[in-house]
Amino acid sequence: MALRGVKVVELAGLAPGPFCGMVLADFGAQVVRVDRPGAVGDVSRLSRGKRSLAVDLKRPRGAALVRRLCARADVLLEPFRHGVMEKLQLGPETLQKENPRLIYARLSGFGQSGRLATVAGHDINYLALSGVLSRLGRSGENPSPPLNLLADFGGGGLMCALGIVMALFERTRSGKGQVIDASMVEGAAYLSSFLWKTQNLGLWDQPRGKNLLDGGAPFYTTYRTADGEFMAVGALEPQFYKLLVKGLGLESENLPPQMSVAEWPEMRKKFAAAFARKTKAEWCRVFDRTDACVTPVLTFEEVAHHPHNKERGSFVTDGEQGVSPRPAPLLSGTPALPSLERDPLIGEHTEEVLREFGFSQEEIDQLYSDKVIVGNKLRASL
Ligand SMILES: C[C@H](CCC[C@@H](C)[C@H]1CC[C@H]2[C@@H]3[C@H](O)C[C@@H]4C[C@H](O)CC[C@]4(C)[C@H]3C[C@H](O)[C@]12C)C(=O)SCCNC(=O)CCNC(=O)[C@H](O)C(C)(C)COP(=O)(O)OP(=O)(O)OC[C@H]1O[C@@H](n2cnc3c(N)ncnc32)[C@H](O)[C@@H]1OP(=O)(O)O
Repeated sequence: MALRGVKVVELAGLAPGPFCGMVLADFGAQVVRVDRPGAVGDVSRLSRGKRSLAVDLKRPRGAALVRRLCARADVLLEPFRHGVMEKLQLGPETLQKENPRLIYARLSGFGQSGRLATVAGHDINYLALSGVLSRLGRSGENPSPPLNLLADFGGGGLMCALGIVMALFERTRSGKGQVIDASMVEGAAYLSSFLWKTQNLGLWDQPRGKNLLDGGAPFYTTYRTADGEFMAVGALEPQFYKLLVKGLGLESENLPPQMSVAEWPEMRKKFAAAFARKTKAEWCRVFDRTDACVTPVLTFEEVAHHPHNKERGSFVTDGEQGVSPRPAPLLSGTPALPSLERDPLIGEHTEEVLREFGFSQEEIDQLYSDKVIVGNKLRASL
């Protein structure tokens, strides 16, 4: 796999850090997650392919243990607000002094500097500060976030993974690690570059929810079908739009010109009435493999059974029969091989990892008895 041999130490966090670590693990990195002793379980549910080591970082010997891991690691991934790592004596200067090759990835909401660097927040706050949230939502309604996908996962976890891979690549030339300051506000903003760069193209001149790509256009939106399901329409180009009209059984002469914004409400009504005449399955048959850019809105229950997704094996079933997306993109020579094993229990690999990083049994026993580390004996009985 592409990241074979890369050792990552991930400090446990909420959604974006765990996702970043899972992407690295899916593509072959050895990811060790540092959990809090006493944590009830992994709230992220993004632990595929990771091992868990439970260490109390508030104890000086716990922090020293992580320093020792980082002396041999390629990447440290930390998901806290600015200042937390420094308080633990685990700041970048300290760790990179011991290991100049270490890539120190800091995934936070507001970044490592600026007046909000130490303030709590979540996806919606970062998205709001990036400007992107102001553009999302239906016409006449308040801005509305698309789940916590954009800041947490797109602008956060994924952007941070990209930073890590770029730093690993650069290290092959310089031999040196770097500090990655991955701010979710900036990641989400960067992800929205197209919106910024197309400001003068007239794409966004209407109020929120009334533009070409934000649900305003009747040929770029969703419609309810006769059985209460939904179809998605993305027929932007004139040649594809023509096929949409034909598939719906409508006549172009009875419709306003495609780009007549003022007449979009009238066009939408006609499209909605047409879509309401057939079920989702019937529309799928009408538009199957045409260039009309019409697809069913699939539920999570349906998605893995769709013939196209089945043919490509786009979803995987793990050892516990849970279905989830197969890692993307596909690399022809070194594709990701996601682990199909169950997620690790908190502290399940404490001893195994410490031994691997050069700790003696005597040291491990001492750390146990001083309550610096916690194992998980459940594994033996599973
Ligand atoms: C929208 C998303 C958030 C989604 C979260 C959901 C996935 C979950 C939220 C609630 C969960 C549900 C709930 O818990 C109830 C059920 C529980 C059940 O078990 C499961 C089902 C539940 C329904 C459960 C389901 C889900 O899990 C939930 C719905 C996001 O936006 S995530 C992005 C958040 N932002 C960031 O990541 C940006 C950077 N980070 C931060 O700004 C802060 O970390 C953050 C997120 C604001 C949290 O602040 P907090 O004060 O808590 O932490 P920090 O200041 O960062 O400091 C951490 C302190 O902890 C110490 N520490 C860390 N590791 C250790 C260790 N190993 N040992 C000892 N101590 C440790 C560290 O030293 C810090 O201590 P200090 O505070 O003293 O400095």
